Amino acid sequence: MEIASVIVDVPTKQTDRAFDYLIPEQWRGTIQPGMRVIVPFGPRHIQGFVVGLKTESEVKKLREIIEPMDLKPVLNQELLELGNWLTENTLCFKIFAFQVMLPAALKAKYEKKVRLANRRAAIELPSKLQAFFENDGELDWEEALKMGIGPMLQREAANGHLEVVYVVKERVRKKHRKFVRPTVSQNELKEALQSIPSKAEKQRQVLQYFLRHFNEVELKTLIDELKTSGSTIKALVERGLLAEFDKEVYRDPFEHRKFERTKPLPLTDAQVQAIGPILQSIEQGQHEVFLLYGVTGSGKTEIYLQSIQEVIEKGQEAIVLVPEIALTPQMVHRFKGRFGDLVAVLHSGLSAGEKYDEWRKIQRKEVKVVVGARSAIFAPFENIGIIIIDEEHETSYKQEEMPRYHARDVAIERAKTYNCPVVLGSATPSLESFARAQKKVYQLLSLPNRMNNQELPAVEIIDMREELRDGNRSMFSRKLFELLQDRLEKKQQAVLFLNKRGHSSFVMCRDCGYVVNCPNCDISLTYHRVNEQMKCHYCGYESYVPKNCPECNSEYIRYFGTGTQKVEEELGKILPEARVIRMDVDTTGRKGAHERLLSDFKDGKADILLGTQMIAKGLDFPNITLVGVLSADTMLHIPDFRASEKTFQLLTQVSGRAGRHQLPGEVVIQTYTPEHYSIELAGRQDFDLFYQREMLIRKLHHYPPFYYLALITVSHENLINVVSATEKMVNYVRSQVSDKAVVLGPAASSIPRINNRYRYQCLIKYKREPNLTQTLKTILDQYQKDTKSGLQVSIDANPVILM
Ligand SMILES: Nc1ncnc2c1ncn2[C@@H]1O[C@H](COP(=O)(O)OP(=O)(O)OP(=O)(O)O)[C@@H](O)[C@H]1O
Ligand SMILES: [Zn+2]
Ligand SMILES: [Zn+2]
Repeated sequence: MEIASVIVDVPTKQTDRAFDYLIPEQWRGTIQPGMRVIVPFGPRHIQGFVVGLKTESEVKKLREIIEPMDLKPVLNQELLELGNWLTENTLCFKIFAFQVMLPAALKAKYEKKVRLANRRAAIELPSKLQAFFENDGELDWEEALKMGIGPMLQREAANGHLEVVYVVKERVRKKHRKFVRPTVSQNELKEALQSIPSKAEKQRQVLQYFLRHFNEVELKTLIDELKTSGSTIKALVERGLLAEFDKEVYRDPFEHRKFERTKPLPLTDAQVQAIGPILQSIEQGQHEVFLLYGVTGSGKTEIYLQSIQEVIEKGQEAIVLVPEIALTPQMVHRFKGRFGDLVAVLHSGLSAGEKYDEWRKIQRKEVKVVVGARSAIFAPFENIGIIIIDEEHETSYKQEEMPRYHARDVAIERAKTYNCPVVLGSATPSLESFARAQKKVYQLLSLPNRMNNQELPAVEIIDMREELRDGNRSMFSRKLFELLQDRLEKKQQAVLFLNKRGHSSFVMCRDCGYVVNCPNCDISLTYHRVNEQMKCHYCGYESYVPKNCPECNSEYIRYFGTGTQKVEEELGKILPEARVIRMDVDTTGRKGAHERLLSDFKDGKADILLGTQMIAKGLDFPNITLVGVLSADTMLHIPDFRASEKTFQLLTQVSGRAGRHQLPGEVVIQTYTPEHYSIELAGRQDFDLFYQREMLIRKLHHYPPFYYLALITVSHENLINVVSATEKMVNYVRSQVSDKAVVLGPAASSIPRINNRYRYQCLIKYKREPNLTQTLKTILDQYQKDTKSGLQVSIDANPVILM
């Protein structure tokens, strides 16, 4: 087969299909579907994915593939099909569907280069330029611009003397290190040793070393161990006794860590009950989705571990997804501790190179288990035996850019292919999943109690309005302060949680109420204390805090809202003897910081752990007996129909950090709206009642899980254009769907302007609309083809955040 169908790296509507290319003679039989290739496209050389091979094409004059980028396919047949499924289900360009399945390192980067268009040009070029192109040299465009010869080059390109090419670059190289090995037999080494004069002591030592370890060894290790030098080794290489060679090594982020091996724990009765159906599904190779609903600290992780054990024994592989913020060393420990080197870890804290190496361990079948955040769902295993999604309710499993996929849907799709179970675990399942379990679409498995029937912590809800009325202006209620003192005396530990999501520190004038907004986006700037700057989290705009209010000239303009730093300062005042560890984006930025802070806390080097979302999950320390939530409401007021659900989930998760072992726990939740059902029921840790209440509200307002959603977002620099375009779409959608669907809009998005572009939306709520996908595709087709209008249209076929 001499023709390859290739999806090219040009994400536009017109190019969102396979193009045929001729496979040059020398690559025939080598180039396979799933490989990346470099192909000519217009004047450029770009990357593409081979999706199929054939012998004939309708196109008469085919261009040739320039070269393959891979020695073997990076996407197997299953993943290629999954790519098509993603394209269909999330309405994305095909190229995005393939790229998202690969580590970032394999995404191409293009470099613009200038080179001679023909032989003649070498002499005809102005002499000033000739030197740059001697010996068929290429000139990097960026460098040329820096040297100020850009316009000159442009002129010569127009003359036909120069041509501009795009060179595809891989982002990350494999990592190589120097190794040394003997090149002769052991006996010959012994003979050589005798012939080396005794004054060459260093050389003798090296040979003796190899007589002890007749094997290859890393050059650096050898030099360190024998305190010898590179020139000593060189001398032996020159004598033909040793050889130096490069060998690829993995960048292992856990290289210097020892993981203590753990053994499976004897399961409790409740665990035995819960794991039974999972093991059965594994044994029988039958696809099934389980919802493992177990309170915090009920032993869900042990069930994951023992299910994976079974899968490995069957010779199969396991994918475990955990939310990014829960991918703490503690979590990694539990998996590496049980399965050692069979585990690969993928998370955003790794460098691109490290991710690439972990990915290759999977591809080469050197590991059996991958533990990772959302994108690990695309791990290139070929014999999957189980897929586990821990904290399945987390919104971070949904990707908010193309392809807008939900890892849960991908998991189920892959598990169907491999006839294996999916286990969704949570103490606070999403309403969608719980409703599916109620309808028996998923099989419900429950762990209603904590390990050894340890009580869930007692929760007290404190009305902060009352504190204020009683004259307490501090951010700590009297109760919380009292309990913090008590824990200090008892030498027990406390966790203080500050919800930052949906709430940021903004700068406001105390006199007139003016809030400093981003000039490009309709959203307040976030105050960053470190450099006294304000920053827009949407467009990156930065500015200093004004001395006077731009509105009323008052000098009482300062930042509002509580940051972790402010809490830390306050703690220093009221509990000066307390040792505090603060965990937020500022203190965990550096590599390894997260881990170090947590292990310090674990080792009792602090009394109070103060932090944001990143401490809500996964902490399992025996000495934590108090959890304080400083402001429970902040997430209630974000414009999102899931605000209550998220608040309930977060409060339950945080509370679950207390009293997980022998010592009983207490929780204090401070709030300005104690009467809100999500706060009240989180206080009682009553998921079932919360579920019932919330379901009523969702039903009333036509929200999931009763209805599906689709969201069209339109943006343009001109307000009138956005509104009229959105209106047209709303009308078109209305004309295509049944009268059971609810089509809302045009309405301004909850952030009505980002980066000087106005944003409007159309929200569709529906139950069954076989026509809808086609309708949405038509809209995309229309607007993506018309690039001149300047309209940007994005469609989310399953929006999780309605921003
Ligand atoms: N069968 C068992 N025997 C003894 N101890 C167990 C057993 N199963 C789990 N544990 C221990 O109980 C504690 C809580 O279990 P685990 O962390 O797995 O719960 P979880 O449900 O995953 O909690 P969370 O959702 O809050 O993270 C852990 O310290 C774990 O080691
Ligand atoms: Zn003012
Ligand atoms: Zn902005």
